[in-house]
Amino acid sequence: MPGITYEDFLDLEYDPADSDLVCAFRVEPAADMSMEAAASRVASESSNGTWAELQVEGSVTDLSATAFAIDGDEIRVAYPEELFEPGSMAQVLSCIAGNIMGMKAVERIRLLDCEWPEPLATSFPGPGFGTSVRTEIFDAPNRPITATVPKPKVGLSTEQHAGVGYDAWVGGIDLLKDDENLTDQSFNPFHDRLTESLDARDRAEEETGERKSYLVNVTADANTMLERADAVAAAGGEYVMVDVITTGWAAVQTVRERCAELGLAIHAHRAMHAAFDRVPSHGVSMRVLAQIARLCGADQLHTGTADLGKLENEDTVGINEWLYADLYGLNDVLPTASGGLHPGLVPELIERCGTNICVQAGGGVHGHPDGTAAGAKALRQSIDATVEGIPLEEYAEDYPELAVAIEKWGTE
Ligand SMILES: O=C(O)[C@@](O)(COP(=O)(O)O)[C@H](O)[C@H](O)COP(=O)(O)O
Ligand SMILES: [Mg+2]
Repeated sequence: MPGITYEDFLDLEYDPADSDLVCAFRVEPAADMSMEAAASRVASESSNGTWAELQVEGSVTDLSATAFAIDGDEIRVAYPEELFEPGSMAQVLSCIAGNIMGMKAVERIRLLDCEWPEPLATSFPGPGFGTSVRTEIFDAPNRPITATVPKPKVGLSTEQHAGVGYDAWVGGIDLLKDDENLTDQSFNPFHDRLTESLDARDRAEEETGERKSYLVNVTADANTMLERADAVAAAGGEYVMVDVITTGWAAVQTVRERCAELGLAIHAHRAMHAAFDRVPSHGVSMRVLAQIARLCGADQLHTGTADLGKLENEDTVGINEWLYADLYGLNDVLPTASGGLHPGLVPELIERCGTNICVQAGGGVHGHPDGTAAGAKALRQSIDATVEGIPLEEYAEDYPELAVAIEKWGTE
């Protein structure tokens, strides 16, 4: 009896079942390989096949993926539901972004997009809040929420950190955010930073009458992140910040479960994402990383500045649309635009991305010639002006902080 071979994983007549996970890949076959041959190997090695002919019994082939479409350098592969462990992103990725990334049968391969079927998608919790943070945590139904990262990224003492937070909050910023490499170092220990920053937050709320919050970075091993999440809830915080790529999705899922119990929202930073998504011919696209972040429970996610800032971005607007779109009733995600932003860029950012976003500016606030408080005011003024439809230069006639920012950084 003939066994199963790579060729059994290619069927261009196959019509995916509703419960199949469908993945799109960009594939550059190896020099001596046709696209059909490469496609069959992608489907095989990412499901239950291998290079040797296999004698198999019974329904084993029911778990086999099928490469069912080839369009130029793109292929589409359908994965049967039974292949996956419901609710385990690590297991799903071990299939669709596992060994195939290193196969000699392809020169390059990139996981571009996924169509998540309802059974698999709803086996994940999704976000606890999503864009509803704007009204559940803040009073910002009609404007972007704002955030600032104290700069320099690390090195401030706890007292200095809380002081910068206070100035920024009183200046009109909604969220203080830790930088990605600030966790629990001796110059600014986690627990001290948490309590002193939230004390400053409380004073700023009293002073401004506005609700404020803090994206405290809990990133560490899973057990430590749980301890830190408990501390955040006990101290009266509303958010934890997790670097979702460096910690890994399994740890994110563990933190999501704890945050559900504690009623905390998750801000997802994405340091190291570019190692996966920057080279267009290879890796895992930011679109797919964003999909994974939503399924695993990120309420806010960095998705870029629509090419306005200092960092390379992949399709910010398209990714944001997917994060807003209905997904079997799972909550949406609030996109965070960050990286090289300053008040002068806000009108164009909102033109491209709308107001249902979080705008983060670190250097664009703390680099203001008149300091953090003035920088915070300038950012808030640019948001208010843009939401009211008033040109920045005109608004700046009455708001000197904004005028100074525009003079310093311009509006492009
Ligand atoms: O360290 C930084 O560079 C930032 O704090 C921005 O600082 P500035 O506001 O001073 O630029 C953020 O980590 C990046 O925006 C992350 O990139 P992305 O949002 O693309 O994931
Ligand atoms: Mg940073």
